Amino acid sequence: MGNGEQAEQRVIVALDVPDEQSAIALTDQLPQVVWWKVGLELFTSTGPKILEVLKSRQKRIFLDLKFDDIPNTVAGACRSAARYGVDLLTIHATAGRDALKAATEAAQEGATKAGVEPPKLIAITLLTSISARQLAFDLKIPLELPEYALEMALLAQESGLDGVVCSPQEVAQLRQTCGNDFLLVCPGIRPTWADIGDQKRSLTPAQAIIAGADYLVIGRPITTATEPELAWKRISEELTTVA
Ligand SMILES: O=c1ccn([C@@H]2O[C@H](COP(=O)(O)O)[C@@H](O)[C@H]2O)c(=O)[nH]1
Repeated sequence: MGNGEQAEQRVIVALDVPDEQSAIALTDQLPQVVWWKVGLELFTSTGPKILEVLKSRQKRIFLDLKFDDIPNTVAGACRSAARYGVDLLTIHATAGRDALKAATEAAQEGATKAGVEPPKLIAITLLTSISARQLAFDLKIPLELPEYALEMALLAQESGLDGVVCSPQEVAQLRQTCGNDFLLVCPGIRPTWADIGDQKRSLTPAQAIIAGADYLVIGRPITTATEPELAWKRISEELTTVA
């Protein structure tokens, strides 16, 4: 996974829509997209049915449910999610070392029992919607933001996870410290022509790839564009300049 793939195969489109019908309409509109991310909004609406739809279309799936609970509970959730045969699955690093280890083991167990490949389990370091100021003043974390993100990534790596979700602004530092075998998946991607919205720590698609991201997660710049196909094309073209 990652650097061997063509640049546009490294874009994961966030399918943040309210229902199955809207999700199918968007996937029909963008048949060239290889990776789709199913997150809290869509999964809460449709349940696992949407995963079957995507699998029947031979799509790769990032199930982004961001589990964050006690070890026994996240383990149960990861065991269940792994049975769906998804490619990527998320948990918050803040769940802690015991929960991360339990989740890793449970994901393997769930997949083995179902006879599918285990998902790559990746941890959220710090949501890309949080600024350095919010980290310090709202969350009261007494570390500089890059240091905090790195500590969360190291915790995930020590706990046996396959990688992390991080902002593209921290990806170069994480790549240098965590090495090339650790997956770095970056949301908070904004082409120069797109609205920033609620993202606080963003870079452009080309900048994120140059900095060392394996995968880029891009939602609204594509999915809410007047012409999603055109937005996809512009991003693909930008990425060919750095591939
Ligand atoms: O730190 C994080 C973790 C996950 N996300 C998710 O990525 C997409 C980004 O969508 P945009 O529309 O491109 O902002 C969205 O599904 C988030 O849940 C994130 O943004 N930051």
